[in-house]
Amino acid sequence: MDDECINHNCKSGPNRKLFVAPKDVCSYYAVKYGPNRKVCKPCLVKSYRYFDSVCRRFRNQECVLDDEHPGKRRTIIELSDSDDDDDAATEPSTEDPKLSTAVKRILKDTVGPLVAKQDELCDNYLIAKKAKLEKRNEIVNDLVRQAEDGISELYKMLYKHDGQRKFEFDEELSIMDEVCSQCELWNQDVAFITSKQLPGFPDDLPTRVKLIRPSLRQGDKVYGMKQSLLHPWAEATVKLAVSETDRYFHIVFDDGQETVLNYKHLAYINTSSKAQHPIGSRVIAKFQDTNIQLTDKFYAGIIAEPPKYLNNFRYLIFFDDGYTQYVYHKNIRLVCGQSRYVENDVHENVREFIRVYLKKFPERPMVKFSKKQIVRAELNNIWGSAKVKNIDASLVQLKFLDTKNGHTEWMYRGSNRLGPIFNQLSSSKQNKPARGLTDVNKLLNRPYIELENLTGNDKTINIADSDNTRNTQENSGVIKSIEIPANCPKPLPYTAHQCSNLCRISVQYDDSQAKDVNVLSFPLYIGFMRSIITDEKLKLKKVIYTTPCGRSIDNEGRMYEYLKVTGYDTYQITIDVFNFDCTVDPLSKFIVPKVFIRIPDISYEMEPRPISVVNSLNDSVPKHIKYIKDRKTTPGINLNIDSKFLCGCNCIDNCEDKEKCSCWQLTNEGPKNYPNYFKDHDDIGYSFKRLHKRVITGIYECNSSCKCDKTCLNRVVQEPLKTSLQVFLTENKGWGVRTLADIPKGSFVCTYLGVVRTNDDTENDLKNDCSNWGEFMAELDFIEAVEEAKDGYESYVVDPEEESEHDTSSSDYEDFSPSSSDDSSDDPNFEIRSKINKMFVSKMSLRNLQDTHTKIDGEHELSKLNTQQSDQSESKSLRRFVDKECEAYTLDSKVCGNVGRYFNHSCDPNIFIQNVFVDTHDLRFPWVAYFALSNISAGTELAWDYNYTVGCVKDKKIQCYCGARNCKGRLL
Ligand SMILES: C[S@@+](CC[C@H](N)C(=O)[O-])C[C@H]1O[C@@H](n2cnc3c(N)ncnc32)[C@H](O)[C@@H]1O
Repeated sequence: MDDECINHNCKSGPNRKLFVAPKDVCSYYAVKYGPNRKVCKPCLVKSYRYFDSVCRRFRNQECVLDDEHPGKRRTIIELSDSDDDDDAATEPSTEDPKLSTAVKRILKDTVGPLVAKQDELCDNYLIAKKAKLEKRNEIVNDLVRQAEDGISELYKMLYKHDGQRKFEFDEELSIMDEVCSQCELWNQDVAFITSKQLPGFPDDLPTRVKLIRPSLRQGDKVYGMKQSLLHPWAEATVKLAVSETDRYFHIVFDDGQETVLNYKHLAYINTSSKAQHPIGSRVIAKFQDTNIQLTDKFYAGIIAEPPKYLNNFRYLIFFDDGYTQYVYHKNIRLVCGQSRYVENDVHENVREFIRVYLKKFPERPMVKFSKKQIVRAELNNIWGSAKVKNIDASLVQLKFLDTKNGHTEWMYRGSNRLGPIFNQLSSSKQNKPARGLTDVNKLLNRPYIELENLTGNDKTINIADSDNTRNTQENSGVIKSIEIPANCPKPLPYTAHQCSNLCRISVQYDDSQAKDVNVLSFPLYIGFMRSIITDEKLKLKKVIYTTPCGRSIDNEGRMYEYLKVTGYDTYQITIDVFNFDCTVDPLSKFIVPKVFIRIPDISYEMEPRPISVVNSLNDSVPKHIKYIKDRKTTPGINLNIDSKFLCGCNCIDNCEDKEKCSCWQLTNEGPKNYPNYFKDHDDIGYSFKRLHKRVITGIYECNSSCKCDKTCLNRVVQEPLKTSLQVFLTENKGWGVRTLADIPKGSFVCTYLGVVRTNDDTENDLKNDCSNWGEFMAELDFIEAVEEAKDGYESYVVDPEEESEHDTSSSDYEDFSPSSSDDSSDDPNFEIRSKINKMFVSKMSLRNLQDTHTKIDGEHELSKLNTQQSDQSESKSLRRFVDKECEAYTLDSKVCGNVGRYFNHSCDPNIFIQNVFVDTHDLRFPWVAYFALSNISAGTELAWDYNYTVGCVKDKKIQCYCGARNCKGRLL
């Protein structure tokens, strides 16, 4: 081969002279470099001409990528700098380091801008190329679809005449043994023939009649779950029923161990039932190990397929431990009770799979195999090749070829451990049509997917269109990917230019029209494009936005600059409607198709976007409350929101420079006194309108007395609601709130609103009626929490020095004079703080929460919005800003409130609360705002950590049903 030209398409003929091919020429012809590689003169010249043209384009700031490169299908030209050069890294450098630094600097100054430019040009080139390919792909898919339709038409015509074949799928006939008046028929199409005449029908298999679960009585023998759902169940005897509802039983295992079990964890000892077990029945069944020996032990599972001729009259069982097997009736025992949705009873590892299976049943996608075929399959989290050894109805026996001992296993043909199923599911999630593929595989005799309908015949499907949806919990719905209308503007192809307001497409963004869509999708409606690309070098996926003028932007900083120079920010297209995390999908929308109750908007249009209420469990509705948009006060509460008493900034740069904005500085100031909590001062507070870490000392937003714009970077919780929320009835926590769209980490969700009341006032009420109080009370204990962070929870001690210092500056805000205090002349925020000190003078008692709980007669608990671990910091006390006698307050949302009152508790929360000062700097009256702790997918319930101390309220216990892995079991 080495006496041939490296260009496979070389036309020079056999007698041409060959030269040694340099590395770059090999790369041009996509050939691996070697010292004996040869190239002929015309091909050598051709490659150098190409390199010349690349250099010229590079100098002229034109894109170096084009279609001329012969290896374009396999290689990408990389513009790498010397730092990236692997060879350079391995060879010892003989260069003078000073010279090399100088050269690097010169290169950076001269070539650097050209490289940056190329970066952008190449990005645009590739994005445009990708769009073109996608378009072509669509055309091909359309053609395939048309061809498929044509072929099926032809088939219909062909068979119409000879009557050999019908294309309508007939319903499967149910085969009944006898006519039974009290039978509940499973199917309307019933053929009364004697199935027992069919070959192989087992004598002990009962008929399909209504299943009855007899009540358990004292002395009954049962099987009980001894350890967990994944362990075998053991024989036991019922001692007595411990609840009137006959759901909990005291049992004694045969080895003498006693326990109380729910009837969902008990199974009847014998198979005397006259009925077959229907699909979805909760059972325990004998499990056969791979050596085909009965273990004689019963494991928990569900019935996935009824016994029928085609499966040799066995039941298909999905076991909780993930195995699937066929089991005869005699080796199955019915569990004594089960939930309405049996997936709630199974082990969490198989819950989602079973939920989807039962929901779609009788339709189920399965891979069609023939013996000896090779298929990709997963074993212990590794995908490898497996060979089909046997097929048994809905099961396939696979031998994993990459394992040492040739691991062999029976697997359900619809398992997502099988490559074809897994691929289909992933492509349907990404909304990519997988159409055509199944048919091609069929033609090539590869494994392909068929949709089996247990009430009819099999038919080939593509499950890609069976939804572009993801399924979530049972009491919920599906996630759809919304489509951006085709007439929305698209980015222009990039040409070199300086961005200005001319780049802005004149789109009038109207919030009222967009109230049903995720804010993150706004940019896509007005000419931005969001793509996810893989950075080949970093092996990372990243998000790139293409702006309407064709520029590619891959981070928040550059996008912020772009919005500023183009003026988009003044049209409410602010930085927080962009997100650069590829796990967040701006187009996801959660939909609940079937509900008993749907209220379109619990806020009665008081919020800018509707907050619907749905109930998929029963027909109850939430108790009526007065929906409010601002917190309310009761008489006697001295909440002063007059802007005259606020300090504002004078910024004209959107409060970008945190050092210069006096509001940012207020936020920054607090943490300086708590070095143990805040190590990195630059990281405090909002970053591009998102909050990644709670600031316990509070955030001070720009306010009505500031000179900055309403869209400035320091205004977040005061902006209108931007999240799409829904109130829904949970299984056992009452009403809760879910998000209908993906929420990126750090985003503001909403505030918590209610009536501001004094704790004394609350206590008085409780004396008259203590039922359910505390459920909707949040304590405004900002000062207490900050102090707690410093002092330790129980240690309320006011430093006498601080007290006396404070005495001189308290009392009446009308006395306010910036120069009247003596200890702060070099404190830049002194003026602001003094103003706060003096403004709020009502009586505030800084008592600790523990006292509050015991005092309120043990019947309720106040939410601790700010509880933190104690810390022995030597920092200055916030107490000096308020009168030590002043009152403590709660936000009561029992009769008046907003959506924030419905958030439930979770031991593994996905939102957190933050105190924010907006309309007052009075430390007693912060706004309470919820922020996302992580990226949250559409359809997920939003829950925060109430942080109650379990057992702190006498005689009051609340079980926690948050369902988190780390759930502490009790809320209170
Ligand atoms: C602020 S309310 C939340 C909304 C409430 N679920 C409703 O139906 O209106 C707090 C109450 O919800 C219930 N709750 C919240 N989280 C819970 C959890 N993880 N487990 C059980 N109950 C919970 C408790 O009754 C608690 O007192």
